[in-house]
Amino acid sequence: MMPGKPTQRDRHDPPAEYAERMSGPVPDYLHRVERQTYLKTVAPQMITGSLQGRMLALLATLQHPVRVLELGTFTGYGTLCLAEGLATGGTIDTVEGNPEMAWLAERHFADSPFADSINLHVGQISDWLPKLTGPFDLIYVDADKQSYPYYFGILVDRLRPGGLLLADNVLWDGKVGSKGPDPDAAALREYNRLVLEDPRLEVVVLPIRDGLSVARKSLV
Ligand SMILES: C[S@@+](CC[C@H](N)C(=O)[O-])C[C@H]1O[C@@H](n2cnc3c(N)ncnc32)[C@H](O)[C@@H]1O
Repeated sequence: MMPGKPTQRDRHDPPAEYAERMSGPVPDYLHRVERQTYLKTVAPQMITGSLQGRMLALLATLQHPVRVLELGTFTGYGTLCLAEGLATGGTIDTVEGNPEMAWLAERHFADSPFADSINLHVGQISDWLPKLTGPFDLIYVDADKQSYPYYFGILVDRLRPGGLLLADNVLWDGKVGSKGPDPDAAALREYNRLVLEDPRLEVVVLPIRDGLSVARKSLV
């Protein structure tokens, strides 16, 4: 996402704001992550944020994963939401290409109860993916949008049967529905098609924030 790009979350949206206020509780350390992200980064709107964060935490709690993979850590908000649902001894591998964001995320993890459960890998996702072979119980994709179809081809095989594949921004400000020239929208449209047409997956696209795709891999 380009810095400064207005998102669903930046707009005045009373139902979404009400839904956010009525969802919780949000742990104190996440309020601190959000505040630090708005104080210290140039594109704070990239943060997962509280409504979607509560959704991630709830999905993770229901899934109770032992191994989680996140692509795109940013300042660690989503990572910490997913960590709430980890099974005892479970771990999260998360990949961030911007060292300054990784530095912030490390501090946010240290300020949470989950520092020992999170492995932060700094570098390009394409360099780390060969080393993160899984299998994973839950995967959250929240990185460069044009690579989503490529990530899908790799990640679906690394998801264990019954595992969840989550992807953020799949509505791309409503642009996925029209066949315009936006290359990010085109890639996200292709990602949504791949997920829907894969016989191993069942999927629902939730229209919260910029669109959250929730897909489950079948058990057989
Ligand atoms: C939308 S933000 C992630 C938000 C985060 N998941 C959260 O919960 O707040 C996307 C992040 O992915 C990182 N990123 C994008 N493409 C990447 C790539 N190819 N390799 C590594 N990191 C990447 C960016 O630096 C950015 O911090």
